[in-house]
Amino acid sequence: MWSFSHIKVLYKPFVAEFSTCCKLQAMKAAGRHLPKVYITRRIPPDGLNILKQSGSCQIEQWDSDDPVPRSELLKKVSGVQGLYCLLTEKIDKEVLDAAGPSLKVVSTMSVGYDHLSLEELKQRGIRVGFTPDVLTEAVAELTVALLLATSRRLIEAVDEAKNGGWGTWKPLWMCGSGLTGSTFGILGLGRIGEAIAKRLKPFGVKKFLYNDIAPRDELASRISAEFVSLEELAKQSDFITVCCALTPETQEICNKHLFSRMKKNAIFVNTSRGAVVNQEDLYHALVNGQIAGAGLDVTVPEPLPTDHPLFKLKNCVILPHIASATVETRNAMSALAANNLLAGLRGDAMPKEVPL
Ligand SMILES: O=CC(=O)O
Repeated sequence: MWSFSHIKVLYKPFVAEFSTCCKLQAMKAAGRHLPKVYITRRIPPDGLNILKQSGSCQIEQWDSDDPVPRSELLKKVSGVQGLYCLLTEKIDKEVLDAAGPSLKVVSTMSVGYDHLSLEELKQRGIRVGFTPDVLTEAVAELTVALLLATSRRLIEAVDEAKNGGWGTWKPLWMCGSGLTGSTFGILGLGRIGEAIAKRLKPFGVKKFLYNDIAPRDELASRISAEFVSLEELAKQSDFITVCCALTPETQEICNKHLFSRMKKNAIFVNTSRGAVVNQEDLYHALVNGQIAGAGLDVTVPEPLPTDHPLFKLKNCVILPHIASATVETRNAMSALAANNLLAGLRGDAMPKEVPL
């Protein structure tokens, strides 16, 4: 016998679908009153197609691989309801004032949202979408690649091979350090840290340590990682990878204090945000042999000027912020950002929303 609650459960998806359809139809019926959306860059096709095919917004786009000039952004955001942006755009009071009260949703095609003034967004009741999870595997993969490139001195070795430095086979030449039997430290344990640890376990890492604001027992138990203080992380780890978000608390958390406590053979890798590192302190630690090497996918500023002292060091491998750069991942990020934006415009729950 069907009860009312059975029927409610059975019809729930149809009711939700129907209500979304009605909202879309209402938007379409409004014709030229469709909400305006500004996209700050050329984006992967999946995201753009979702927005176009929704038929529920008017799109204007900065159709270039280079960032939109600030003055153009300030002009174009005026009167929009939705802003689809990247990590290169600082969305602060100035931009939000320029947008005006129409702005309802900001959707960033990035997992990091340190470029958004959350306090300003919250005060104005603007909802914020971001793109976690879909890039976890790509970032973990690149982190491992950068770690190995740094620890096994791959860039230096390729240069030597190309440039005549490759003489005979020498027992003491181009030696790095191996992962087998090592202690591996994760600064900021989350989805990405876990994915890195899972990839590194088969390399024979003996022990995983982590430091975070507080222990994350459930996550840590999945990779058998032990919570330690930052001091202990520095002292015990042969490798340290930074996976924390950039916040006022983590700004320059990797500084001379930390580097001076690290092992001389330690390798330091950062694929989170450049500003978690004091680069001058890192430079001195690398030059003075306080640590053995550093692999950076992120720097301050970006791009790092080609004459920056860090580029002169053989024991520093610098990548141009490409951790999530696989075709599939960038498409997935663009699609998630598009779906966040559309959901926000409809007033529905976003697939991935930053809690404000
Ligand atoms: O750095 C990349 C991102 O935040 O997605």
